[in-house]
Amino acid sequence: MVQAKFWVMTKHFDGFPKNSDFELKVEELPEPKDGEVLLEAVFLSVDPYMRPFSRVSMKEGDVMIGTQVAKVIQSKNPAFPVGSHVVSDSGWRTHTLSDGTGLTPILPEWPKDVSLSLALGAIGMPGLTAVYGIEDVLGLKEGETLLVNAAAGAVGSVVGQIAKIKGCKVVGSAGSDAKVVFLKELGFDEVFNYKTVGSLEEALRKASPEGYDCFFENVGGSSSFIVLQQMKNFGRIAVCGSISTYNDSEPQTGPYPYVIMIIKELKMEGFLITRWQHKHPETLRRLLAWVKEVSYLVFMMLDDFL
Ligand SMILES: NC(=O)C1=CN([C@@H]2O[C@H](COP(=O)(O)OP(=O)(O)OC[C@H]3O[C@@H](n4cnc5c(N)ncnc54)[C@H](OP(=O)(O)O)[C@@H]3O)[C@@H](O)[C@H]2O)C=CC1
Ligand SMILES: CCCCC/C=C\CC(=O)/C=C/C=C/C=C/[C@@H](O)CCCC(=O)O
Repeated sequence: MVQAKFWVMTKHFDGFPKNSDFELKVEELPEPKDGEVLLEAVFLSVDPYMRPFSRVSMKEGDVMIGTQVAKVIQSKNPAFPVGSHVVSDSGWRTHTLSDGTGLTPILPEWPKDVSLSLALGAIGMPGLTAVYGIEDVLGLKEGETLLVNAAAGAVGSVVGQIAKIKGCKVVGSAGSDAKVVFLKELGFDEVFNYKTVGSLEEALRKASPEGYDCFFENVGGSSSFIVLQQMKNFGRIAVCGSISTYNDSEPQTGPYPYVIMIIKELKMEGFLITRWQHKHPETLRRLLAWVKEVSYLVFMMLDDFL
């Protein structure tokens, strides 16, 4: 018997989520039966999608949705031995009984010195989103200029690094000076703090006077309209997220983008990571290889430094 703690959403969110919308509950879980495993959460994620998805995919009283990295602590399923780790959509729970459905084992080649928390970040759902947005939606090509907002976030920070690997100029916007410093360290070419620049239009123009071939949109809202005006003709926009609108109780209205899209002949496509589920295993391997490469370079630099 193990005692599981879990957070339920007691009330649908109205505006910004409040502590009182959640309740911590406890239950006793039985021993696993044949084919089952008992999981213990190691890392939980809190992702922006939870806010809009909770409205359509959850009822009040449901366990809060979410992905976790979990350790198998008891097993009656040979596919998941005790001590191994999996990624699981168990939600916000400390312990979960599972029959193995939907569990993804951590890649066997995962290096010991890379935190398993990255399975919820750069080598997980956010990293996959970055790859599909860049390759399958934008079709980003060497030498192009890409703009990404919420650039220091889980998705944006990977977007910028992959675009650099692909030989592009990368411009990022973020909401603090510390994030600006971080993104420069990651290799972004131009970064600005959108909260302090005064004019977003001027900041975009200064960062890339010739405009933008591609825009990886994470934020939405009225700032997007200003970005569209800075796109090059035939520019492409991947609409990945709209985080600035998720807590709105009333939908925002205008400005409307159609005329500028027509004049510049822009292409805009929304997407959900789930479209490319069949490619996840291969893409996760590529992301892991990139992370290993970056860690190796950091160690080389540290070696030189010391
Ligand atoms: N389409 C898909 O399949 C997927 C889409 N997404 C989307 O990608 C976007 C980024 O996700 P992810 O990188 O995981 O997010 P993170 O939680 O890592 O980062 C979110 C960042 O967004 C910025 N932000 C800008 N405006 C707001 C606002 N009004 N309220 C709160 N935050 C704001 C903040 O950074 P700052 O300080 O710089 O403003 C914040 O830190 C989201 O819109 C998400 O929904 C994510 C995964 C899959
Ligand atoms: C239903 C309204 C959707 C509006 C668009 C919102 C956000 C875009 C976005 O952030 C999408 C993220 C998708 C994430 C998918 C995650 C799955 O791999 C795991 C789901 C976990 C769970 O259900 O427990």
